[in-house]
Amino acid sequence: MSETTLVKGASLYGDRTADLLLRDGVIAEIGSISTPDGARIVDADGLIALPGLVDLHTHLREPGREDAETILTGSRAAAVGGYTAVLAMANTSPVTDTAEAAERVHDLGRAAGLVDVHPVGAVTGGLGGEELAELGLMHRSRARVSVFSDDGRCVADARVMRRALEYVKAFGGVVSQHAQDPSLAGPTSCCHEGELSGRLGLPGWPGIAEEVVVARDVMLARHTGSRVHVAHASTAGTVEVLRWAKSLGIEVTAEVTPHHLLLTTDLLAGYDPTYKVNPPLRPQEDVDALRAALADGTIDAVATDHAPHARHDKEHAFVDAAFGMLGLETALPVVASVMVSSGLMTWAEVARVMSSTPAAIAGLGSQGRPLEVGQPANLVLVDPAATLVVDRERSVSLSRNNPWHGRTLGASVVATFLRGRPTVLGGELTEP
Ligand SMILES: NC(=O)N[C@@H](CC(=O)O)C(=O)O
Ligand SMILES: [Zn+2]
Ligand SMILES: [Zn+2]
Repeated sequence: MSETTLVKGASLYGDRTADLLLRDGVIAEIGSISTPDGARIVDADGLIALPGLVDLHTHLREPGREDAETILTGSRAAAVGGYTAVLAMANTSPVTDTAEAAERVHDLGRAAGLVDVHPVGAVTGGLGGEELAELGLMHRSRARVSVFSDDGRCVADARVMRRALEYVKAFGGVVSQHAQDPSLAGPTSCCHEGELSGRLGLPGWPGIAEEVVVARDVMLARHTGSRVHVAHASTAGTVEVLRWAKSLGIEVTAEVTPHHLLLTTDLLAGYDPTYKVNPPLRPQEDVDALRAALADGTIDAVATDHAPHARHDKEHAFVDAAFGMLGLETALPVVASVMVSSGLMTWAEVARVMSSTPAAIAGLGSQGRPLEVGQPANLVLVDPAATLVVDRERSVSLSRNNPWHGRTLGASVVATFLRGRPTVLGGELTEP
């Protein structure tokens, strides 16, 4: 059954004001529109319309850890955050390293029906770092996998990385690298290496462990003529490598997380595992470099790295707790607070880094499209004047490892539409 919605008086990209008619899954009309019979009316006075957000980096935990998140609950969190598509990382149990596993994630995403769930395929079997997974079969499957990553682990072996890049080039795929040289930052490294890690007695994770892998991978991308994507870039040195590689025309893209744009390493002083994440929170100099790089295009996208964890995996001594923090529901408010309120970016630029560019990186043809007549009606309405105090108990995620709890953030997501159908209205899910 087709439904029609008239969005009244939205400010498109924070610029000109217009009504949007959503019908048969597309934007049917833009302008000054009188209400068609039977149409739902959404008053968007004072709201900004942007294309639906696209997250290049989400952990949905299904299959294997449905106590932390499922494809359904993660989809809910995504919709509430203004997303219409997410890429679901492969580090599930079992790992998404076969066509069947990818199709299962894809189908569960379809069944949830709140956002487009695109599985990321593992680069290596079982994330083992040695044998390439079924990259071609995953791509040719119903899931059409185009993004491959061993995220959670680094593809540390240069020969394996080279072969993966050569392989995905054939079908225009991309390898998303969790850049962490294991010989410089091993599995227990959990605090930015510096004065603080020494004082706290926490194993250090130096920025150079990220930067050497990024430098190696851009050279491999140049050598193979293939595309590499840097997941969760976290240091000023990584930004320098990216700037240099892009100046040479190397096909590299990069993402930054909301938490690396705002939170700093000194939060670890209280040993609260909520702030334990990989890569670790960095000093203010790195945060400043990441913001500047996002504003000038050196970093292409914001990705959440939404990493839900059950209480019993997080509530441990800092060194033993799981790495990761929630992100989907708060990403846009964080970006608005850090980048827009400060004047570093416009809303149109937010649409670029949170929607159109991530969609292009992942090769999603029907997402991240401009708000124009005939385009798929994937969009989000944002209240730029709202302030919200984050309450982790109000989250629709199954997990509670929310680093923003108690913080005041600017802007809130009021409505999300997936192919014309509202998934969120008045800030709440339309379905329980
Ligand atoms: N970011 C994290 O700290 N954790 C991620 C893995 C990852 O993104 O490396 C997870 O799967 O929990
Ligand atoms: Zn990672
Ligand atoms: Zn991740």
